Amino acid sequence: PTLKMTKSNLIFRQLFDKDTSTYTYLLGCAETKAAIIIDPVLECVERDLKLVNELGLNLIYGVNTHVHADHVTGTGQIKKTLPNCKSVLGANSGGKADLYLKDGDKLSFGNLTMESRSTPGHTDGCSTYILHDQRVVFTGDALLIRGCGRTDFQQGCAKTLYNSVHSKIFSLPSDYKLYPAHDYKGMSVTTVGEEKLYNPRLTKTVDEFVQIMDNLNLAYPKRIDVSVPANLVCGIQD
Ligand SMILES: N[C@@H](CCC(=O)N[C@@H](CSS)C(=O)NCC(=O)O)C(=O)O
Ligand SMILES: [Fe+2]
Repeated sequence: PTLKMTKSNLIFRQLFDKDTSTYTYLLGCAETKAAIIIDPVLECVERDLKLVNELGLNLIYGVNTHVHADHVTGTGQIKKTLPNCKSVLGANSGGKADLYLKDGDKLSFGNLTMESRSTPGHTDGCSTYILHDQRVVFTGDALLIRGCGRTDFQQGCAKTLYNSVHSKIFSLPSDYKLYPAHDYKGMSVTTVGEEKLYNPRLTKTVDEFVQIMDNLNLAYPKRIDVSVPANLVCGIQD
């Protein structure tokens, strides 16, 4: 039998901010060097732009999965350094951005295409981004590894989140890799198949899920009062 090797044209870097346990993803087209960054953190912008430079990438979009409550986005700061880089946000987020994506919209960079799916529930504007050819998905806080985003502030709604994850993420092929916006347990990646089997919240019925989410009793994120207003204006307040 012959083994068919396919060369991936995706440049992929998962970056981590220890202070807020946030993952940032740098994605680039190997052929054209066009690149995007998903969920950059303000305090890590220098690190991230150094990497962009070292890899010879041309950063054209700074994308957020949602209006974050726990850290200030780096997109506004990135735009100051790279004026050709446009900020991107979900259409229902209520935040300021250069470009808004609604359910089903596609964003292209170089020879790569990313689909945006609206996955509300953690916030109204939460988006999940999918590169079908590469079989990778960026779930933001809608789906975390063996967990999910909380639903007790911003426009949180457990039932909505449950429906979003089941209809827009669990409907994808089971081998698709899922990359969340945070991890608090030292995990870095999961798959659709794994979460459908082992997610302790989302494998339950919708009523059980709502019960679980109503009783998480989590402390509010330490930086919520600074982060939400800042992120509504791309991280930079005039
Ligand atoms: N302790 C952290 C905040 C932790 C937190 O609330 N995380 C959010 C995602 S950031 S909006 C969440 O949805 N967590 C779900 C969970 O089950 O942990 C801080 O102070 O920043
Ligand atoms: Fe969040």
